[in-house]
Amino acid sequence: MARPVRVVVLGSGSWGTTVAGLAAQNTPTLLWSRNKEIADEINIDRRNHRYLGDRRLPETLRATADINEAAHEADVLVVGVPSYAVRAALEPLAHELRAWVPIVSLTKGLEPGTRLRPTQVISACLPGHPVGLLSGPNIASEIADGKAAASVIAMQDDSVGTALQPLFASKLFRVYRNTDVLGCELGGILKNIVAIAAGMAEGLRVGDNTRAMVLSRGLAEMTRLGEAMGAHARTFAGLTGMGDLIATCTSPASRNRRLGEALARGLSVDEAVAELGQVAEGVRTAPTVMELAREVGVEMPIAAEVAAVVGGHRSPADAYRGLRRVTPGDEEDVV
Ligand SMILES: NC(=O)C1=CN([C@@H]2O[C@H](COP(=O)(O)OP(=O)(O)OC[C@H]3O[C@@H](n4cnc5c(N)ncnc54)[C@H](OP(=O)(O)O)[C@@H]3O)[C@@H](O)[C@H]2O)C=CC1
Ligand SMILES: O=C(CO)COP(=O)(O)O
Repeated sequence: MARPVRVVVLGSGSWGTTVAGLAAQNTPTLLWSRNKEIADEINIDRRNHRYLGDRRLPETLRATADINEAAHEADVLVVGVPSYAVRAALEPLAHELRAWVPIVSLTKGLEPGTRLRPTQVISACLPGHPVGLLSGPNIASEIADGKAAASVIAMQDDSVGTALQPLFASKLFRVYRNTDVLGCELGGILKNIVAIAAGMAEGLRVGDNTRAMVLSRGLAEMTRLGEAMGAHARTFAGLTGMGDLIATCTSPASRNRRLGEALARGLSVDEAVAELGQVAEGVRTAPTVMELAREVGVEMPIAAEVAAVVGGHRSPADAYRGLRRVTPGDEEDVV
């Protein structure tokens, strides 16, 4: 009998731990943490209190702080650290991982400095591996609570996607497939910026109509940049685009939205990040996305205002005043 596929997840934050818990219900799964106390807590108490509170993890999930053990165990590698940490987390694996191991990114941000997407950083660190991602409207705490959700495995090679699908799926967690890796990845990255704008809207009490305008015009900006970079426009209407945008902009549990609210309360960016205690990828991504947008000649007025706020150049109230100066064009003109 063939032995089961072994999944290794790098990163024991809220989403890495949650995805490891999903995989552990299907197949042997090892969660790597850089923090030995968290690995021990998962192995002994079946909890990761710092990131998931009292939620209980499956008995079958094992954790380790030993990166060599993680590298040697992996038949499938899942990368669940924030964008600024992907390269550092992967470097020790460069000569340890077997050549054919597929790599699945959970990361929704651009690498600071290089502007690379997580799948590009992964390919640079571990050349030759099939690389894709798992993305969708997936607020970790809700999924850890067992609430139903759907996600997408995006892999260029659909046969690899098909093989990965059942490793993460359950009755409560539907996993679709998509071969537009670029579009799926950009959706998850870009919606964080719009979620900061939505959080600011909440904090400033601008009203539901304004919030709806930010979501729908935010989606238009995301689609416009995605198409200019070579992604399919229709991907942005799916789970990884509009789906994730709705979840992140409307959920009080979203870190990006909470950060926007904190900024609207008058906190500085540093104070808001410290108050959060978890990653809000949109903070670093917004200015980097504006560099990309300028490079491909695409206008992104909402992202530009968010970049100005997180860069400390504009207050949230002024950013909303700035949006009023945008000249409306043809609504369907997304390119
Ligand atoms: N949470 C969610 O609902 C979702 C998150 N995502 C995305 O997943 C990614 C991870 O987010 P999430 O789990 O929420 O983040 P958290 O802030 O909850 O946790 C970050 C984790 O990364 C670890 N880490 C940070 N730097 C390094 C490093 N250099 N080497 C190894 N580990 C490191 C942290 O370790 P330590 O505890 O030691 O600091 C921590 O375990 C992000 O890109 C996010 O956008 C995607 C979908 C849902
Ligand atoms: O990506 C997410 C939900 O799909 C999580 O969003 P936050 O990082 O804003 O919490």
